[in-house]
Amino acid sequence: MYVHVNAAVSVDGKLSSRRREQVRISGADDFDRVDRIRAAADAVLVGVGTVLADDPHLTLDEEDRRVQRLRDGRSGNPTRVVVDSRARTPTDARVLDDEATTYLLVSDEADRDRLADLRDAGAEVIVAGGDDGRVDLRTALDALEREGIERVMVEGGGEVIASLFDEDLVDELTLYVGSLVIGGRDAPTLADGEGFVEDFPRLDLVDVARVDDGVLLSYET
Ligand SMILES: NC(=O)C1=CN([C@@H]2O[C@H](COP(=O)(O)OP(=O)(O)OC[C@H]3O[C@@H](n4cnc5c(N)ncnc54)[C@H](O)[C@@H]3O)[C@@H](O)[C@H]2O)C=CC1
Ligand SMILES: Nc1nc(O)c(N)c(N[C@@H]2O[C@H](COP(=O)(O)O)[C@@H](O)[C@H]2O)n1
Repeated sequence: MYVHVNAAVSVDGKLSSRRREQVRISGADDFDRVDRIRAAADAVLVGVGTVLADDPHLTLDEEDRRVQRLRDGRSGNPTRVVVDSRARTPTDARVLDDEATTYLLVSDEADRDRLADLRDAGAEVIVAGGDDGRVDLRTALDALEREGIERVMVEGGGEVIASLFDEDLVDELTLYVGSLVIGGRDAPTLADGEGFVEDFPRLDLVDVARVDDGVLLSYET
């Protein structure tokens, strides 16, 4: 499984404000780049924190890219994946519309009735529980691979990205740094979670480019 993390942060490394509402950090050219990465992926993955905060759609913006995928014998949109230990995704979330297949990765702690409601709303459920009541991401990605998903784009948020680095599951990171300061000790950052105190994940910087009025940093691990 190839895991490509893409995110947009402010110059102080924030994914959004302390209100956890979506902030437009990048511009049109960067959103087009994000759409291209989505089009190349088999699946687009986010944490439930992102679903609850942003209600993202995670489908392709450009019709041409959808058409090209269909010509290539793929689904029009990439599969959507939500890491959601306790099945908190709302049944009317936009990721559950019928424009793409959507997997919910849940832990053993997810309520069975709630899972039945989410299946009725269109979700495919994969149980991949870790000891800590959260989703065991390695197990979950292996399960997705068995469903034919080989390339995943991760769009956030900070808790899920931190866990992926912690588990050494990230192959590539593209980070758009917008020219704004968001600030706030409680605002989400690129990698939240417990934080590292030793064995910091190290990255290889492979490219730096100016995009819109910000900078795109490309790393491999
Ligand atoms: N600027 C950007 O590029 C993006 C910004 N965001 C922002 O990020 C914020 C949401 O991020 P977070 O609150 O960090 O939520 P998140 O989207 O990372 O989801 C975290 C949740 O996932 C679940 N989870 C289950 N297993 C887990 C595991 N093994 N590791 C980590 N989480 C696990 C838990 O319920 C946890 O609370 C929002 O404010 C959103 O606007 C989100 C995506 C992109
Ligand atoms: N790449 C990027 N740049 C920004 O400036 C952003 N605010 C975000 N946010 C994330 O983009 C996703 C939106 O998805 P849909 O357009 O609804 O499909 C969502 O995950 C936001 O958190 N990303």
